[in-house]
Order: sequence, then structure tokens, then C-alpha cells
Amino acid sequence: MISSTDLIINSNGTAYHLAIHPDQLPNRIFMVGDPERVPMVSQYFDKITDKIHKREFVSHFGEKNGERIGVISSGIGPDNVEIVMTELDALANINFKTREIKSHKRKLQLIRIGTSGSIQEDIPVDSFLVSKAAIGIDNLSDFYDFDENLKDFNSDEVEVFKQNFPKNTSFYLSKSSDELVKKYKNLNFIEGLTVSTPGFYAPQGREIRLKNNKKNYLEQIRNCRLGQLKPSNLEMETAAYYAFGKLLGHKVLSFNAILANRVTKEFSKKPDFQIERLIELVINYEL
Ligand SMILES: O=P(O)(O)O[C@H]1O[C@H](CO)[C@@H](O)[C@H]1O
Ligand SMILES: O=c1cc[nH]c(=O)[nH]1
Repeated sequence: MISSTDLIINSNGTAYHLAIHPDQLPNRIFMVGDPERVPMVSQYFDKITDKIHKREFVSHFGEKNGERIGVISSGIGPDNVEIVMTELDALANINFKTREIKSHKRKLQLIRIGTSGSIQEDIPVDSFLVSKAAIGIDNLSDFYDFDENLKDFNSDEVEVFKQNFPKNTSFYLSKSSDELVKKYKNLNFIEGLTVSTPGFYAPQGREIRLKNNKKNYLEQIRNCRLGQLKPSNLEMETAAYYAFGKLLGHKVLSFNAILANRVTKEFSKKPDFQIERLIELVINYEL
């Protein structure tokens, strides 16, 4: 039995941060960072049945084409993904009354619709990219056994690849769901190796007043290769989503609207329109 301080359940039977009740959870959920993006997704539902809001976690559940689906905002960063993935999995796979793990596990389908910056000249602003795999340089791997995820990669290649990342930075690799990559193949998005960072400024090679203490950081990352894949874009959640998805048995795929190109130093002139387009393409795809 899982203790009441390990798995905190609110007095109305909902998960501590997400405030979702186990009975409300659909199998297919779109994940966004920005809470204001939630209604931009749920406007495409045929019917919205539940709206929940606690902190940065806004959830809308409903139906589209006869299927129960949902959209949840995570807020920014891998620490939030840790909370979201753990609570979603608990809602799916723990009996909230007995606090026991269920013997039959549910497999959720989680699809991130996010924004990102490209680190390759040939991945232009206003393009769309699907993350085939992701590199996490946040410190979640210091606490979870993400090494399991490395089994998806060639270990010799990983060792060489890792040398390109700053020495004292945490590092893990994780992969998208092959099944979901195949399913969304006809969108024909650029396929990439996403780098998920624990911050937006220095961890993404930006300098405002404070200087990055790692020299040639972006250049080094941009120029290395993992097999056929080259690091393509920077954002802040994908690696954690994929790592937890793999360990907890959920299928995850991350889509990115590329709003910045860090080589040409361009930023999209229509960022809101681009994320709206991406939402429409993804949600209307085969649903
Ligand atoms: O647009 P979202 O999904 O929030 O994603 C990206 O944008 C945020 C930073 O501006 C980070 O969360 C990053 O991952
Ligand atoms: O450069 C960018 C743009 C959007 N989101 C990010 O995390 N980075």
C-alpha cells in the first residue's frame, strides 16, 4: 500500500497537483506547456465535459468523434513533467481507494504540442518538427533510473556522443514511441533529436546580462551526431516525457512549432499563428 505522503490524494479523491479524479482520465491526452493553450486545443473537441484548474495545471476533457480525449497544461520545465507524468500514471494505474498498484496497467497516449528553437540552419523558423528522440540535460536522471532508456541506443555511439556535452551536466537519452511516430508519419514533419534543457536562457545558450559559464556550448551541441541523428532543437520537456513514458509504459510523442532559429538568429513573426496551425494539424489528424 502506498502511503498518504507518497501519493497525496485530495479530500475529493483527486491527484494532489493535477486535481484530476481517476474516473475522469481519458487514454489519449494532448500535453501543452502554456495553460492558455488548453482552450486552443479543446475548441476542436465535439464536446467538453470537464474543466479543471489548479496552479499551472489546466485540464479539459471531452469527446471527439466518439472518443474520450483530453488536454492538460504542464507549465514549463522537466520538474513539472515529473509531477505530471507521475500523477497521470498514478491516476491510471493506482487504485486511489486501496492505494495499491493495479495488476492490469493502462497505457496512456500522450502527445505534446509545444514550441521550440532550432539549432540547425536548415531547420527554419515556422517549420514543424517531431522529436524522434531527446537528450535531457536536467538533473532528473540523478534521481530516476533513466539508464534503462539507453538500451534503445547503441552504447558505443552514446559514449562518444556524450563527450560533446559539458562534463558536469547531467545527461540522459530517451526515445519517442515508434508506434506514434508511424501513426503521425503522413504529417511529414522534420524528424529531430531534441535537446531538453533545465532553463530557457544559459541552458539554451542565451546570454542577457549573465554569461554562460560553458564555452562554445551551443556550437558543440549543434555539431555532434548520434548515429544518423543530429541535435535539432531546444525546448524544455520532451526528454523527461519520453524517459517517464518508457519507464511507466505510456506512449509519448512530442511535436514542436519552431519559433526561433539560433543560428540565423531569427524569431517567428507569427508565433501565435504557428502554434495554432500545429494544434489544428495534430488534433484533426485521424481523430
Ligand atoms: O511551448 P511550450 O510547450 O511551453 O514549450 C516551450 O516553451 C517554453 C519556454 O518558452 C518551454 O516550456 C519550452 O519547452
Ligand atoms: O528557443 C526556444 C523557443 C521556444 N521554446 C524554447 O524552449 N526555446
